Amino acid sequence: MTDDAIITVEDLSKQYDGFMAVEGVSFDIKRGEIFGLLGPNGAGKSTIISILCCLLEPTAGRVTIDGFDVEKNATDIKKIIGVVPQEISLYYTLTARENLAFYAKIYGLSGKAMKDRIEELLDMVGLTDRADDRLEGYSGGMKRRINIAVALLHNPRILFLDEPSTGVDPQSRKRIYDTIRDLNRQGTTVLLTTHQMEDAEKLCHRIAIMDKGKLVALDTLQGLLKLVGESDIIQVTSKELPPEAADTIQQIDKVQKVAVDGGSMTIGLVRGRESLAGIIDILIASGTKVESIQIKEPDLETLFLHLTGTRLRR
Ligand SMILES: Nc1ncnc2c1ncn2[C@@H]1O[C@H](COP(=O)(O)OP(=O)(O)OP(=O)(O)O)[C@@H](O)[C@H]1O
Repeated sequence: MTDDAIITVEDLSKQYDGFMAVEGVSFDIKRGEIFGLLGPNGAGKSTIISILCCLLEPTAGRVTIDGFDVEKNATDIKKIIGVVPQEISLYYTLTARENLAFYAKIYGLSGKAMKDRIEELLDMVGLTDRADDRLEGYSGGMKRRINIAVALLHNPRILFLDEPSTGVDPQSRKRIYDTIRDLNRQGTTVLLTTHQMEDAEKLCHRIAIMDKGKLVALDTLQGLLKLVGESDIIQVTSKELPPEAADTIQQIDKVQKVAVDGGSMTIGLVRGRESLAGIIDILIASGTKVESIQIKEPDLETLFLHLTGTRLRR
């Protein structure tokens, strides 16, 4: 554990009916950090968040949050964390203000303190002008913003967000990003899970990459991108991609990985431009009617392919 760690996860595993959903995962989250757990569906991100929120018991390992053990001190932990789950847990027939008041009372707020806190949070998530509308007329992104406000009612010093931008319109996404950054500037430590690279790239100070229950890399965005080195990605789209084309491309010297997903072929390779002509020749020879072909600069998607051999968006 480092001195400035607020969350420590040591050799954490979680097994469901014999299936290892999380296996030997260790990391620290620093006080005041925005930390991202990035990985495809099923990587084990929600399982880790559920353990950190004391909703699920680990099979093995140890987790502490601000010095409290998740298995022994759940009551203390719940006072200092706020949780924004993937599923929206709000009453759609009530207005935003009524929803917030409902949850505020559960947290023991009342009177002026409650009213002031609700107004402050509505302002923070940018929904003051819609606060007296019922949630049934809200977009998915607006509901998510109210869910964030609910998680913040008791002023937690740590905020967990499970997939904060999934199913969210671009305007709400920007607002959610702004809210997370504002909270962080005020000292809140943030842990978010995501399979959206944009979330990780725009928000996170450090990113842990997960795949199939294991941690495969952990660093700053810059540090992670260095791991890719000279690797590029060539993306080919076509209505039909003959398997033999992928097999032949895989034989090219500098090609590291080839993944075909529907009408899209992703090729991970070293110094992509040098092999581009050869790849086009193979595609033409196999009768592929190429709709587009693109070389992408290294990003988290490239890194993910580089580390795991599979695409992030499955
Ligand atoms: N209650 C459960 N019983 C059995 N298996 C489970 C249970 N919950 C999750 N799993 C399995 O554990 C693995 C990890 O799931 P988890 O939800 O933690 O992944 P994730 O990375 O958060 O993905 P998603 O974004 O889809 O939630 C998956 O294979 C999932 O099917």
